[in-house]
Amino acid sequence: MASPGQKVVLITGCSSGIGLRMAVMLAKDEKKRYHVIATMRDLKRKDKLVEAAGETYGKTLSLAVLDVCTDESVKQCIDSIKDRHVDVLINNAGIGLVGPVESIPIEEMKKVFETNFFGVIRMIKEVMPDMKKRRGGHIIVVSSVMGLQGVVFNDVYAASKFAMEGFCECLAVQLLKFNVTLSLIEPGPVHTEFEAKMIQEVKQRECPGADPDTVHYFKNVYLPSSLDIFEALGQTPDDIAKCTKKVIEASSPRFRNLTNPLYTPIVAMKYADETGGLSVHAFYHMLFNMGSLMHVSMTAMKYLTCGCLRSRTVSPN
Ligand SMILES: NC(=O)C1=CN([C@@H]2O[C@H](COP(=O)(O)OP(=O)(O)OC[C@H]3O[C@@H](n4cnc5c(N)ncnc54)[C@H](OP(=O)(O)O)[C@@H]3O)[C@@H](O)[C@H]2O)C=CC1
Ligand SMILES: CC1=C(/C=C/C(C)=C/C=C/C(C)=C/C=O)C(C)(C)CCC1
Repeated sequence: MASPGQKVVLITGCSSGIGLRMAVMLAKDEKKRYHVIATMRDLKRKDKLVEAAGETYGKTLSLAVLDVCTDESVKQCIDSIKDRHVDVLINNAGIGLVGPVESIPIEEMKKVFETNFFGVIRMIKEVMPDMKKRRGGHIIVVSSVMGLQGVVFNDVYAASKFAMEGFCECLAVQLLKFNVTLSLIEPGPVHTEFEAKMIQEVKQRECPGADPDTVHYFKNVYLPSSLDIFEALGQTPDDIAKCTKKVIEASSPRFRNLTNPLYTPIVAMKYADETGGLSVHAFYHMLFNMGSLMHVSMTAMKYLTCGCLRSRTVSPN
């Protein structure tokens, strides 16, 4: 249970990756300012978290079951918290989906929206009314750079994050009136199980319904380029946890928080040309013309990233 003066932080999806590192970093806060309720849908997957939490487990970190796709699970978890009091809600749980649209069953696409979009809304609906009553609280949503700029063959995943961004843009304004803060964390590639699952998925996906050219572009052009991008630009889950801790501790937290300065030009490009042509053609060029020549546009990406743009991200350091 939280001690007086401690902030109660509830995080979804703590069995691996970003959620796990966020939970541990906040639980290990030197000043013991947080009591972390680290949640996961299947407690059989708790060992990595418990090991990383070390002696904070049972003190500043406790575990709870929560599946963001189930109303009862969300309600049960929040009801089990003293006075249902959550100071900081971190919506981290999420799943990816890559591949040619024509080869993915609608049911699989719905699962992505059910988790990444409705899962977050389900959490917010359960926690936000108490925050509004108390006139205080902070809701954090782990979005993605793909919530701002689509990436080829990530159509449905990007759409789920775009949807979340739109939802949050609307809600942030209302919440301001209730002294409740809403912040988006927008990482680029991060080395977690997400990446491993993506590689696995691509290898296994037979792409029924997609023509041979499309399958070739997906497997032999997109995938190697995407792996290069992960290799060259990938952050660690600790980087994202540090950025998020900074956002929680800021006196006036920003609404949007890109974690990787190397992605700032990509987002800037979108706003620099309202017709959208610049982004579409630049992505086309980077993937199909520069990809095989120089292992995608790493040089271009770095060239595009100047110091002044770096200041527009929340650096982990
Ligand atoms: N890695 C990356 O490159 C990036 C990731 N992100 C976002 O970061 C967030 C965390 O992903 P990351 O740590 O990388 O990936 P991981 O796959 O390592 O972690 C995802 C977590 O979400 C959990 N989860 C999935 N479905 C549910 C559910 N229905 N209810 C509760 N928990 C669930 C998983 O639990 P289980 O173990 O049970 O499957 C797991 O703990 C996601 O929202 C993702 O979209 C954003 C930008 C880049
Ligand atoms: C930038 C870029 C590419 C890939 C970007 C990737 C792969 C981003 C992944 C982001 C993730 C994983 C976000 C998670 O939410 C391409 C298309 C290879 C080539 C063109 C430039």
